[in-house]
This record gives sequence, C-alpha cells and structure tokens, in this order.
Amino acid sequence: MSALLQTEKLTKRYGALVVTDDVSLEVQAGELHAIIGPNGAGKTTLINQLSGELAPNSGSVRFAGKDVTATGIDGRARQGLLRSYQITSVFDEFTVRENATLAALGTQRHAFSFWTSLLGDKEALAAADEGIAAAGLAALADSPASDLGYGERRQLELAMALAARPRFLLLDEPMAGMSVQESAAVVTLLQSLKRKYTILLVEHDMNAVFALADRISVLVYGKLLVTGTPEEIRNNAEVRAIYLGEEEVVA
Ligand SMILES: Nc1ncnc2c1ncn2[C@@H]1O[C@H](COP(=O)(O)OP(=O)(O)OP(=O)(O)O)[C@@H](O)[C@H]1O
Repeated sequence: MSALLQTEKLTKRYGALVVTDDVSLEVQAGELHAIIGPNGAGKTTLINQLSGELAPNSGSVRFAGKDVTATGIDGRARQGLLRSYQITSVFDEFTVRENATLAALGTQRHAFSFWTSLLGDKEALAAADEGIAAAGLAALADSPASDLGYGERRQLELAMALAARPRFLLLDEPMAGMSVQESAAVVTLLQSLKRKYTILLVEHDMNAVFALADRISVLVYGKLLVTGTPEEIRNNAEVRAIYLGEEEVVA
C-alpha cells in the first residue's frame, strides 16, 4: 500500500494558539484511518485543511501524488478527495435520488446548469443510485428529504458524497447526535464501505473507532502523538493516560 493522502509538517495557528502543530500524517490507499483526541485537540481544524476549507500557515497536503495545498474544496473534490457533508446542501423538497443526482452533477459542471439535465443525465443518475445503495437508503430513494429522520439525513449526506464517486472520504463525526441503534447502523454501513474507499474518520465514539479503524492517529493539543493499529493504540501508555477514565479505549 502507498500513501494516498499525506501531510507534511502541517501547521495552523490562530494568534498564539497552534491548533495544528507540525502534523505529518500518511493515509494509505484503501485504509480506514481514524483520528481521535480530546476535545479541542484540533481534529476538525485538521480535516478542514485536508478538505481545502482552511489554508494552513505552513506545511503541505499531497493527494494522489500531487501537492494540493493551494487547491480549494471544489478542486480537491474533483480529484476525488471529498468531505461527507458541506459539499452541497440537502434540498428538503427534493427526493433522496434528486439530491444525490445533484451531488453527482455538482462535481462535474456549473451549479446552475444541472436543472435542465437533472432527470436526463444517465451517468449522474447511475452514480446517484450507486451512492444511495451504498449508503443504505435504496428503500427511500423516492422519498422527499424532508421525510427523513436525523440518522437517515446523515445517510443522505453520505449518499451524496458517494454519488460524486470519491476516492477518499473525509468523515467528521458521522455518529454525532445519533442514537445507539443509529450509530450501530452507521458502523455496519462504514464496514461495507471499507476498502472500496479510503476513509479518514474523526469520531468521538470509541467503540465505533476501534471496531472500524485499520489505523488510528491520536492528536493532542494539535500535535500528532502516535499512529498505530487499534491494538497498539489501546496499549499505548500515553494514550491510556490521556483517556484515563474513558473506559472504552482501555477496555
Ligand atoms: N477560527 C478559530 N479561531 C480561533 N480559534 C479556533 C478557531 N477554530 C478552532 N479554534 C480553536 O482550535 C482548537 C481546536 O479546535 P477543533 O475544533 O479543531 O478541535 P477538535 O479536536 O475538533 O474538538 P472537538 O473534539 O471538541 O470537536 C480549539 O481550542 C478551538 O477553540
């Protein structure tokens, strides 16, 4: 396996606060790589720099062998590096399939040209249906987005990302706000997406992280403390000290 995504000495500061501190991270093609760390460790800030939403103060991001540090969100999305939400918003009055079709079209052409081709673009429809099926929403493909429950809406965001046929998915807390049952369903879903996509997952639900990840990186105060297999991370003394009391990690 080779690195599909790589950061080198990535640094982001807000005034005197160093939120991403010299982070050099490698995500191998095909792996599910999780980022964990205490609140405020800089996980979201890191993901924002990987998606292209936020520019680092220094350091670089490489994707598929190319330096994309100066490439914006859309440019990275077109290269296949995609965040699971905020790419395009969900239209409540549109069906699941129409939303996913818009997402599929959104990566290829100007935002307003797809109204006319929405129902006619076979390629986009096929990509939409693939995304919907992969996100486990096939039974609701014809339902308006407004009918979806919270968990289903998060699945739709995932379906929309998948409809754009990404190589690499950035997932920022996909289980946030979900019930235990909904989280379990997302774990099953992500298990089914493993290997088909390279995935970087930021998630507070440690059961989910340890069940899913091939490798885990631990961020503390913006610094990358360690990267390892779930077993290595579970047995790492520093990580255990950081998570002392959070029994999920040490269980
Ligand atoms: N725009 C900003 N301006 C100033 N400080 C910021 C800004 N964005 C984030 N921070 C600070 O950077 C630090 C890291 O924030 P970030 O949201 O990346 O952490 P996190 O690990 O994702 O946290 P959580 O687990 O709580 O979501 C925090 O101290 C936060 O207050």
